[in-house]
Amino acid sequence: MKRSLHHLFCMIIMLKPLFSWKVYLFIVILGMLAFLPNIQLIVTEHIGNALPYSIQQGQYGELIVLLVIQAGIFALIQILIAGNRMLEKQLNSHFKCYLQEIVHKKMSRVKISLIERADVHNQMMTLSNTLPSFGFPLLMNFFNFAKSILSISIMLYVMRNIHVSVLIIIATVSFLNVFIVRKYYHRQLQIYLQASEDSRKAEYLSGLFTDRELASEVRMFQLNQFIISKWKTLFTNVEKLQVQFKNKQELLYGSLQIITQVLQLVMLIILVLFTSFTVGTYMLVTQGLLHLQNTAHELVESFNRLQETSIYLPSFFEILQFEEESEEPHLIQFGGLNQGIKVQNMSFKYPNSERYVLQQINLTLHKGEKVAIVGHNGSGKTSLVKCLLGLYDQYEGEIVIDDVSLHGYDKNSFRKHIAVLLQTYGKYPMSVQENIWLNNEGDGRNDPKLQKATQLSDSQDFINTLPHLMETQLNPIFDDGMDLSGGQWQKIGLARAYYRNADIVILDEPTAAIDPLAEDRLFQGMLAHLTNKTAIILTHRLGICRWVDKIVVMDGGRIVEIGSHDKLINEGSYYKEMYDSQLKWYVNATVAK
Ligand SMILES: Nc1ncnc2c1ncn2[C@@H]1O[C@H](COP(=O)(O)OP(=O)(O)OP(=O)(O)O)[C@@H](O)[C@H]1O
Repeated sequence: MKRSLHHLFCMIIMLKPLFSWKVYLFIVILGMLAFLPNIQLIVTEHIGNALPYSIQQGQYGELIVLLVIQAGIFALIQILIAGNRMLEKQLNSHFKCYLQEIVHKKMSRVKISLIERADVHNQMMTLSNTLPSFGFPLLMNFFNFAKSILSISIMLYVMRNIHVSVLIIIATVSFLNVFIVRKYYHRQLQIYLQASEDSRKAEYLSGLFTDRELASEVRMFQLNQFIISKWKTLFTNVEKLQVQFKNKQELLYGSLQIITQVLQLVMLIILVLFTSFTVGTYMLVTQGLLHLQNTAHELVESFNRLQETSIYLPSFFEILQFEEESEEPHLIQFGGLNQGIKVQNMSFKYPNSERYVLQQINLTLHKGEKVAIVGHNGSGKTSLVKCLLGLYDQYEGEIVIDDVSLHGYDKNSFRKHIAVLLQTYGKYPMSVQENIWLNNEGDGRNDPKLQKATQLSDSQDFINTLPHLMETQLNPIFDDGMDLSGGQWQKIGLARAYYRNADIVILDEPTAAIDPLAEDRLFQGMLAHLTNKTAIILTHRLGICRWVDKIVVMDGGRIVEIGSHDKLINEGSYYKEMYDSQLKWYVNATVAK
């Protein structure tokens, strides 16, 4: 309870910058709405008392005035309710946007190892469903709770002459409500967490039918029934849990309703037997009871919602505590590579695994050198590069950049000097030019940097055939968008890396999807771009290895050979074996002709 309150208050403090005059106006209106129904009750009592007198005497002046006041208060209440609903809508979207932005900012900075954890994904899914209730709804429930207490207190004062046992009954009903609903919300959270992994899998499978990239495979492998049956099992598991829970909940709520009705009946009997009645008192009691019931319901409702929020809120604060990539002021700002990169006795395993995927790596890369890293699938090439990029930093040993450990650098300043094409690069639903310059927005189609990047990446020819050239929107699921071929996308990825014009360039399989003629042009462009730059190229296409200064051969997470193309070929190395096995297809094909 103490922890829940702590989280609720932390959240309110976090939302404080959004407390504009609209929020204060909302609170003032709520305060008025706590008072006005009670004034209405008093007026009702007066109407009840004035009624017999007016009828007897035939004088309706006072009665009419009271009725007009009553109608005026009613109209005012309706206007205030409508005003608050309008304010609520505006504030709601404002607060939602604010919190969502906080989460987006956080998630874009957390360590990449966290993004790969299943429990983090489950937490994120829970958060995306519950986040909208953390903003203005939280404040609203808080204020509504306070308003209901204020309203009930005033009402109890107005009805102070009514028998004390009535108050005891009201307290009992409220307590029962709070107790049962509290239990129900805890169980709901448990079920939600229990089912979130299966929900996520079911959601992923549902998405396969509309996934543009996989739609063809789903059809060609006739996966429809296979996916549907897998989805159905998961969906049924989740639904079964939900239905069982809902049934229990209905039973509980039904019983609560019956108990409440019985207690209300007892309350009325007490009123009839133990209080002296005038028409005014009777009207006051019946209207008051109705109002009390509604307000008590509002009180429990806002309390429950606060309870619910406080159950999910820790998850929000836990996410905000996720470890980020270090951005501390004492870290060194990287100003560019002066000497080179040294990897010393480095071993690494992914945070979700016990297996070392890199073992005892020792490697020196001098400034201006071009290195190709080769090796069979799963030998650790990409993992090594990800560590060099600082995406994973829980490795053993050291990565030293210009005599300073990579841990000592501010990661963002370091990455500003690196241009990278990863195996899984983004295909953003934006224009061609935006896909190339991304956040370093250029100055349009005639930007010389853009021209150079597209020329070196061999993209110019196909871009010139696009309907709106550089402004063509990519991704056909959006209006006016179109798609590129795999190779064309890869050229855009390369142009993106070239546009950045950084002094360190890392390319992971830059020509995997490129046709042989284009590959030749790409190599020429790559070599022109990489002059005076330090470069690491990961590749299975060994042709480029002839042009680099150094080839690093990896196997089973270890470096097994280092040397130039000529040296490794002459030594009859593992590299020679790989090179010959590729060459044989071309040589044999020539012989067969
Ligand atoms: N996120 C991850 N979590 C756990 N293990 C991983 C992860 N990514 C890769 N691995 C494992 O690390 C090993 C090395 O993978 P890596 O991607 O570095 O190989 P690679 O040499 O680049 O392969 P390829 O040539 O196929 O791209 C593989 O056995 C793979 O299963």
